[in-house]
Amino acid sequence: MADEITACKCSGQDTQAKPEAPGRFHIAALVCAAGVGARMGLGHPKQYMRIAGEPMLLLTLRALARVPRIESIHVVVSPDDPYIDGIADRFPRNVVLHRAGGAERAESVRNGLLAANFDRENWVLVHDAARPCVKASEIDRLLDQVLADESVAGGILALPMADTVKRVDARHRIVETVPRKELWRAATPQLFRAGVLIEALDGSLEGITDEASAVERLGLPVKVVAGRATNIKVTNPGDERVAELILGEEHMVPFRVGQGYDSHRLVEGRPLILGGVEIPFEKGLDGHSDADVLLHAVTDAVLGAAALGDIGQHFPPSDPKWKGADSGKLLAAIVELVHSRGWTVVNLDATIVAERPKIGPHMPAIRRSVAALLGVGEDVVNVKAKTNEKMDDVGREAGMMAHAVVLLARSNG
Ligand SMILES: Nc1ccn([C@@H]2O[C@H](COP(=O)(O)OP(=O)(O)OP(=O)(O)O)[C@@H](O)[C@H]2O)c(=O)n1
Ligand SMILES: C[C@](O)(CO)[C@H](O)COP(=O)(O)O
Repeated sequence: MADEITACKCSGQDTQAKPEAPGRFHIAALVCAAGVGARMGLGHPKQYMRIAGEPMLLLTLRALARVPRIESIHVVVSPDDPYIDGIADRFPRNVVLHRAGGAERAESVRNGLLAANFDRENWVLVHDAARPCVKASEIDRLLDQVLADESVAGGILALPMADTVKRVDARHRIVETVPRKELWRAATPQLFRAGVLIEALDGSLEGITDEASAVERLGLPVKVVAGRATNIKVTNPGDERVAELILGEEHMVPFRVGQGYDSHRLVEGRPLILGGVEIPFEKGLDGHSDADVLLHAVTDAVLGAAALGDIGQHFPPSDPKWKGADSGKLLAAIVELVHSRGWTVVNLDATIVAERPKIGPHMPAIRRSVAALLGVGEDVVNVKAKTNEKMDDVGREAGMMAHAVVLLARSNG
């Protein structure tokens, strides 16, 4: 049933094989990510929608990966999920994928538990993919309080009811005010031994909206541990903005800076291209591509800001495909890549170091060209030119250099 991809050295099978050492618990997470997201109304499952530029499921997996005690993270997606392969290479440590989802959340959890084949004694933290804002500190609190309490079969993160609660009829008329003193809102993760969960979910799943309700049906005691109000379930349109605000405030840095540098030799018989503009001169820059030293520095600055390596990794000089390549096309491809990672260019400041020719007269055309390639206005693109005061090889006109600094900001798209 389960088609497994392991993005780690340690798989679910490692987890089940270990006997429980005295004083130590084996803990796994099971993330249910097989819903269709009907209430979000995107036309695709909400777990893949971007929150602060990242697919929600990745954020949820990263949140769980911040808890060192979680030995493996099992993700349950629907058997015909066409989106998961697009993000599987970015999974954090110890993630095992199961294409085993069912029609209801409880069915997905049941199928995931069976597919993961946990040892029945292992503890499993079942978590919604739709709760990307969960904090390591609240998961730690849940683990500490439940594992220390032998009188309970498990426990869940929950919030004491803060609002007055009304029971209403079909016409939205209040029937009664429900005393809220004993009411809590259930969240996830929900922590139980695998064996308890499998037994609790064996049978009718009617009315089972979380793991605790299934365990309660067995008559076993379940503890609530106070979680944070920020652990919201992204359910309806607009919830993603709330999640962005929570994540933004807590750990999303909204800006990234990158720097780039490049140099090329000047040779006869080649055109001189700077910033995508051909400049009349008796020599040109030598290189595998069109050797546009400015665009190469800018491309490296964009890649650097997004922590995506350098130009050589994306367009290897050893690859004949890039011989004579238009560096403008390479930069445009990199700008598209960082957009897809949720970043947008804020501004560029660059310097060309060249003894000759005079770049000044060509600067308006260079700025226009570079701004168009970056997809920004000319007002945020600054390019300067300096001589090297006749010093070193650049001063003797053996080559040119360029330096660039780029600022990226998270996009809302
Ligand atoms: N058959 C299902 C239904 C839900 N879930 C998961 O359970 C979590 C909580 O469910 P919910 O927020 O209701 O998600 P959806 O079912 O996708 O949303 P909707 O009810 O609006 O369709 C989500 O991470 C969802 O992907 C699941 O794994 N399998
Ligand atoms: C498990 C849960 O998140 C606890 O609040 C909730 O019950 C899931 O309900 P849904 O109807 O599947 O969104």
